[in-house]
Amino acid sequence: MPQAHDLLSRRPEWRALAEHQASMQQVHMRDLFHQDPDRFRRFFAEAAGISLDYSKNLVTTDTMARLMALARACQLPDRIEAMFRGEHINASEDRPALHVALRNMGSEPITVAGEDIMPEVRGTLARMEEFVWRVRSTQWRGFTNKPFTDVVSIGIGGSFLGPKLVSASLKPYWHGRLNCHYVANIDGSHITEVLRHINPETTLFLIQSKSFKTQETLENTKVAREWFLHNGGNEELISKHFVAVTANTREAIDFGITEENIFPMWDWVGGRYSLWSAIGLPTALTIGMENFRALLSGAHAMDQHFRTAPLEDNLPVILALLGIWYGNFWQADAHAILPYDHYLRGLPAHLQQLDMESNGKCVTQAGEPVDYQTGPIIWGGAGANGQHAYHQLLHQGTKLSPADFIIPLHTHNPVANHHAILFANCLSQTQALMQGKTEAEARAELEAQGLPPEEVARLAPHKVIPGNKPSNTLLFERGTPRTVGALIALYEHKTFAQGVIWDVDSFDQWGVELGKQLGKDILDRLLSRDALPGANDSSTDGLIELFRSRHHNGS
Ligand SMILES: O=P(O)(O)OC[C@H]1O[C@H](O)[C@H](O)[C@@H](O)[C@@H]1O
Repeated sequence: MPQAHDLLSRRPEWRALAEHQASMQQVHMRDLFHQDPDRFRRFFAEAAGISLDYSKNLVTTDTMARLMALARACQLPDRIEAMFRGEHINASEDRPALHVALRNMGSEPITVAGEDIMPEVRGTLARMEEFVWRVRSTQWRGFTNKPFTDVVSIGIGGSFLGPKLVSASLKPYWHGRLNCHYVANIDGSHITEVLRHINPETTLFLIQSKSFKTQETLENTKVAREWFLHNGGNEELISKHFVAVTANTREAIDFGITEENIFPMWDWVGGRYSLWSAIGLPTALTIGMENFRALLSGAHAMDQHFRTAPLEDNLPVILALLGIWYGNFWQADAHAILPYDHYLRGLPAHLQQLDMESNGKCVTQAGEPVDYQTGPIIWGGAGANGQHAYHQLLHQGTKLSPADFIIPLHTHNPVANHHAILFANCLSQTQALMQGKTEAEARAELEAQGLPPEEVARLAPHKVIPGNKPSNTLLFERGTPRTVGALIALYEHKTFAQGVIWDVDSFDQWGVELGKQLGKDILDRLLSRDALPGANDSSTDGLIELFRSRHHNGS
């Protein structure tokens, strides 16, 4: 067990940051910009086609230096290397976390338990390539010999959010004939709505589950299979229409999936980091393998940057440290992801799983309770829509939520002046958050409208905007497979770097398990005709009985 002084919060670098924060409390970003005309250039970094302006943060060069010192004290560079080398950085599950291997374009081997995994990674990509080609070129057809028109991915969590985000982000690259649908929830409405619009003769189902044990996915797959069998299909035809991606081949075969239709997954890839594996098949089918490989190459470029760039220029490290600065020293509980890009509107949902499942932890790697905050609440949505909804809280609320504004310089769809207007909205938000409106300015505005002094005095407090609210602006040329790959990898590495500093295991998710365990007993009780014993608490029992009274008494 580590000694208490090993805890992050006892480190001198931590205390140095706490002292520095006290000295920054009266500083306003407006003044920082006035004092330093070079501030934009000073707090700007670029890598793998992504540019980051972090000048609108509550930082000085001294702040950044202190944050970098903390990262070094936590041996961040060594931990980054450890990840790339395949060390068991997922300590509680005693595994490596090697999503970087899935997009490794280099020729060097990456070993797990003494074996180079790269031949299998490349072999799987080659298999995907062939499968994607066969479906897109109509060599592989449905049971009435018609080409496929719809791909339905059934999966949840990491086997859903990542591929769904990438498919939606790259819609301009979709194949003209193939539509892509995602079914995740164990809410009959989800699969019903999808099945309503598709034809069994021309639909390909992809069953996506690393474990092949996930209740939602298995139950939805049963429904899809029954629907197929009742609408012209039969058992022999299942192999034409059902393909699986899993690390649990045995279970998939037992479930009725033909062995040749199973693509592998590996226990060294976490679900929320798996979109780069065969779990990306729905994406690859819709955007084509060339574009899927470009996605991987964008992520690889970000990997190389994360591994080799000095901490001071390292995009994931800078984002990670800024998050620590606000979460641990400014009491920010939340972080907003605000893509000003219709195609990237699913990014907040994906990053919620990525970040909150990775760093929503309360003990260190060694099992000691932390006495500092760990992962933030991730939230957000597409801009400019959010400006007409929740941005009010960012501007004048009492909560601090730093925000990432993400926007392409070029749109795929030039319509009138839309993109310039969108861009202007994005910039005006970060500017407003930074500079706010002083009381003097609010008063002057009201006076200029000719209001009497008592009205000016009454309204001015409502019109004051404190400003000094931090934001990052992330830019890229256009939403291409490469930039989308780099952007997602950027956030993966940010999450990992924060986990290293907080000394938590960013690759396990034990908290998710408890609900699953309890759910089984509750389901037995809901379905039972007889009231089963098993009282835990009056709330759960009362609600179970309420459900049973509606379902078993004919009401
Ligand atoms: O891919 P599967 O094994 O079906 O898992 C799907 C998801 O379920 C779990 O509950 C985990 O919390 C997720 O990390 C995972 O991505």
